[in-house]
Amino acid sequence: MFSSTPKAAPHACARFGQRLRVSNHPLVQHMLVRLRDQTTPPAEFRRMVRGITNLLAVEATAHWPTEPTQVTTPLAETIAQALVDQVAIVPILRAGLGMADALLELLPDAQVWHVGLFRDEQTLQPTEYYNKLPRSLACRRVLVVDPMLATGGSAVRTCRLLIERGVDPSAVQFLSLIAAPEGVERLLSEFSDLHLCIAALDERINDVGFIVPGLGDAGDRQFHT
Ligand SMILES: O=P(O)(O)OC[C@H]1O[C@H](OP(=O)(O)OP(=O)(O)O)[C@H](O)[C@@H]1O
Ligand SMILES: O=c1cc[nH]c(=O)[nH]1
Ligand SMILES: [Mg+2]
Repeated sequence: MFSSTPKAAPHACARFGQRLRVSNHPLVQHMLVRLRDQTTPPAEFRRMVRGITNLLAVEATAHWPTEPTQVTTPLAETIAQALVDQVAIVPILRAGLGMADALLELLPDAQVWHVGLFRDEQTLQPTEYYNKLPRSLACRRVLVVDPMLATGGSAVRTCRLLIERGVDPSAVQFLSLIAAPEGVERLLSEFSDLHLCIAALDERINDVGFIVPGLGDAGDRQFHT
């Protein structure tokens, strides 16, 4: 239930074709209502983050390879399909943590590589305050997660960190809940192999760097700050 040429996509984003996937799944749309609503309390907001992330993950991983694996059920031996590749989840702190929790439920063997960034409120530039990338970044599938892709500064900085350390750019998939056209353009232009999977492509960024209509501050809304 994904569209690579979303209805709301400004013309500039349509040129990214299959590299930009915007969900049109009714359950995603339904959960976005509660996610956006300013009266939704933090506990429900976090549930919506997890629910939408689960659905995005199903779509984002649909092409991942599996291999036959022997398993013994209580009744017989059989062959089942297991994922082939080692996976890393890269949450951009803080707001990416809720999405990482959801992904870990689906991919319990994944590594988690934490990157902490905050945006300067005046300049909108990201500042790195935490980096727990392990020595070896050998995973074949790397899911970077952050609910908001606004100017794209935080996303680009994180992907640069990974690629400078040797991650294959084609291994990186970025999952976000709400994106602005500016951020999509910046991220997908800078990394020509990267795939982006989002629940909604909004209209614009306002003069203080927030996505409109958006949902406000995704970190504050998850963590009640
Ligand atoms: O695309 P950009 O313009 O870089 O904006 C998006 C970033 O802003 C938010 O984080 P924030 O800096 O508010 O930190 P937080 O997660 O700790 O709230 C969001 O979670 C992204 O990381
Ligand atoms: O709208 C926005 C933009 C950046 N970060 C957020 O949390 N919300
Ligand atoms: Mg924030």
